[in-house]
Amino acid sequence: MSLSLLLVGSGKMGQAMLGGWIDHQVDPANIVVIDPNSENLAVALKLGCRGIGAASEIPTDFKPDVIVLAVKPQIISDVLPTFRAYAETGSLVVSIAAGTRIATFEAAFGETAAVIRAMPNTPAAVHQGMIVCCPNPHVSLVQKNHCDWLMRAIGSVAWIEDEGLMDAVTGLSGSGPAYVFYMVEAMTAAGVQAGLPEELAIQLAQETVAGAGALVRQSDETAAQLRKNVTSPNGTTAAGLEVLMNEKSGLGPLMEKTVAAATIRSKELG
Ligand SMILES: NC(=O)C1=CN([C@@H]2O[C@H](COP(=O)(O)OP(=O)(O)OC[C@H]3O[C@@H](n4cnc5c(N)ncnc54)[C@H](OP(=O)(O)O)[C@@H]3O)[C@@H](O)[C@H]2O)C=CC1
Ligand SMILES: O=C(O)[C@@H]1CCC=N1
Repeated sequence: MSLSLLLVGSGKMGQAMLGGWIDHQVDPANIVVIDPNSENLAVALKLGCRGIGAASEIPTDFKPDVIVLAVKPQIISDVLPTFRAYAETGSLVVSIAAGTRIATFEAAFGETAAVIRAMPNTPAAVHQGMIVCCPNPHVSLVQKNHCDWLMRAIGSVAWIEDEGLMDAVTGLSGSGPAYVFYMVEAMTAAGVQAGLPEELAIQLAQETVAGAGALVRQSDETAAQLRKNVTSPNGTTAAGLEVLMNEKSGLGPLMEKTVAAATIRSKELG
């Protein structure tokens, strides 16, 4: 597929997506990246993209099939008016900004603009992201396929119709990698506390999380069954899980509060 792309914001998430697109045969010469942060722009330039510091420098002959908005939600409203002309002339707008509602884009670009609100996560950098996409009614089948193709370059894709779910998606899979990274940190610290040298504790925590992640994805068994497979009657895992699965103080209620807090913040950002 030959697509022209305008990426607005080449920070952590923008860069994670760029690598995947270029590996997925999007010609970097067909990607224009806007970012005022010269360090972040340098990454895009190194990948062979056309990089500019401001929208005013967009080449006049460049007409993007897709504009991906990857700037912070706090500034997104300021940047939208710049791209109205593209949206009016048929460019698909894909926003990954947490919280920002499709209605915000329709207000800025006109009600018939084609807009997809998407939520990726940083494992996109290693082609293992989870991306949930929610289109407005003006997205054509061709445009939907363009977005689907782009997002499949960086991970697994789910489409939803109900935009109301996007805040919970953000709280679970958008923010989720951070919860898992923190789990690695906490397991490492706990291993050190239990007497392991730090280097070994880091290796054990990282490989255990990565290995369990690979197994839960590849196995036909559910996560619950895989957990049971580790748990010998009256053994070590049972002793550990008695703490972790405590109904009041265990990971279950804590994770519920964690995802709820992130979901509420996503709503607030909108
Ligand atoms: N990080 C993540 O895991 C995820 C992030 N998101 C969403 O992605 C978006 C970007 O997040 P993230 O990559 O973490 O943020 P970053 O701050 O890492 O990246 C944003 C980039 O946009 C640049 N920028 C600022 N103003 C403009 C402008 N007017 N035009 C173009 N670029 C501009 C910033 O420059 P400067 O540094 O100078 O401000 C920065 O380089 C957010 O909306 C976030 O909600 C979604 C899913 C996951
Ligand atoms: O923390 C944030 O707001 C962004 C959105 C999802 C992940 N990072």
